[in-house]
Amino acid sequence: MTAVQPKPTSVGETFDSLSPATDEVVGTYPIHTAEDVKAAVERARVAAEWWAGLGFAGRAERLKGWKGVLTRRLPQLCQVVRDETGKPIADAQLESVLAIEHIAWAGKHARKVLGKQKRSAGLLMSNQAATVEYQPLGVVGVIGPWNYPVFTPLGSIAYALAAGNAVVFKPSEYTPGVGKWLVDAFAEIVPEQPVLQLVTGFGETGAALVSSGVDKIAFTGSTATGKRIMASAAETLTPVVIEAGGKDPVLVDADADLDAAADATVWGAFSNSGQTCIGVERVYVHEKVHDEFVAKVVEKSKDVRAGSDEAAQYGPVTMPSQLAVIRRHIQDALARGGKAVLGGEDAVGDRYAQPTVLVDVPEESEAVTEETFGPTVTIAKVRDMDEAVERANSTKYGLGSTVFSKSRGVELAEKLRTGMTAINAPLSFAGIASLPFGGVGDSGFGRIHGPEGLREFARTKAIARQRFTAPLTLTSFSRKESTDALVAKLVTILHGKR
Ligand SMILES: NC(=O)c1ccc[n+]([C@@H]2O[C@H](COP(=O)([O-])OP(=O)(O)OC[C@H]3O[C@@H](n4cnc5c(N)ncnc54)[C@H](O)[C@@H]3O)[C@@H](O)[C@H]2O)c1
Repeated sequence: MTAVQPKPTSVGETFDSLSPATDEVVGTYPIHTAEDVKAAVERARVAAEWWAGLGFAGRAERLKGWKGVLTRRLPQLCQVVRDETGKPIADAQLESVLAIEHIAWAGKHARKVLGKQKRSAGLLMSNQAATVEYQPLGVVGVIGPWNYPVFTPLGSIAYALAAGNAVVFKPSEYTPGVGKWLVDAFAEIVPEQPVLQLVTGFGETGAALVSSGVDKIAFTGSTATGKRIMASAAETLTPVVIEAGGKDPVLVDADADLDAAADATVWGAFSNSGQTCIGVERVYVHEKVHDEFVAKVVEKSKDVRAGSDEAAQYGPVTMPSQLAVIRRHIQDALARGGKAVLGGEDAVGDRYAQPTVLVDVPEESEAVTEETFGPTVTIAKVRDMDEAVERANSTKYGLGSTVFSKSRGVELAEKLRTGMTAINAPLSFAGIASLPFGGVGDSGFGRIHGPEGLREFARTKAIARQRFTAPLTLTSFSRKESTDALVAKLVTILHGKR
């Protein structure tokens, strides 16, 4: 048996980042204390003013420069991602390319979304000019996970920066090197001020960032940590965006393109070793096509394999403790009467987990109710698509979902209690920069990406400017009785019709 990568532990003032494929030390990083974090936030306050002063055009120009560095050095970035997560270079490239798209979108659209907007003042207040603007919050703390160490944090960082904020970024303890790479690349383009800073360490460093007095926390990670962060942020009334776990379903209708649905299921469930917040964990299939669909999934999964060689489709399980969770979910499903049509308990090794496809798994099994975050998928037969929707919705999570149907795609998508739904293609919403990303229930709240993502990192400011003295002055003790009578008449004309 090969050694399992241990969770890095606090040794002195630094910790090692290890390759999950080889246990090799790939970098050593400081464990930043609460004082270090506070100092970073103080520096960020000064930087935030300078950055906000650049305006939309100045910031867009710098974000363009940053995006250019990332693009030109893509192979280098992908190698750092591979070193720390073990994922194939092609997967590292996919997440990086999508992240570059977000930087581009956020920089390009910030002015249009956040710039001053006129609002109608209404008839009664027609002497007023009403405007809304979206001002920077100041300093945003971003806490990230390890599974997509480029795409996930940049989904918050790019939008927070484009909105005019400085950012203090705490990457996962499993991927500090990726965090450092991104921050260093930014500093090349913005050398004047520490607009984007890095703090590294474990949960304690993240907790220190939450209580450091930042103006907002954007957290992506597990639901359990999200709850702890929200409780701590309540002390200072610091607003939070929580992007947490999921248990995403795929619905397969009787008229679906079964090959496409099976392909999406296999890729959505197994790529990145199932360590994807919007990965496919459950499938509900119309009874008319269930058996054919299962056969196609098993057939398409046969050549999918975990490993660290060039031919492997996905890499190791990055966080060793997750192997026990994956094994437990499979064991629980089998003990309750479920069947493994591919893989099973033995598919989970001490570093890699091979694909597992489970059928006939009772809905109360952990493999159906809890996030597995591994390369396993449950497939259930349903009478009709109403049952599929009902079962898909009966979970505490609600992040993403996918529907395969030729005739009812939109109708089914609208009924699913998730933040995002893809129709006839897997997870496509995540690749569209203009679409908001986020969940409901235990998957969190708030939205990153798109216009909603920009507004998430801005303070909405309403301004009403009197243009001329109104013939009917309402907001004064000296107003006349005749004014009140006239207003009553006016409101009856406007709103009193039966
Ligand atoms: N919704 C999304 O967009 C999305 C995207 C990617 C991953 N995820 C979820 O992330 C999870 C996997 O990531 P993970 O294992 O890194 O999650 P995690 O919750 O263990 O850690 C996430 C981050 O929080 C920090 N942290 C831990 N304790 C903290 C505390 N008390 N206060 C502040 N920060 C603290 C960690 O150091 C890390 O940087 C999965 O549940 C996955 O579904 C969600």
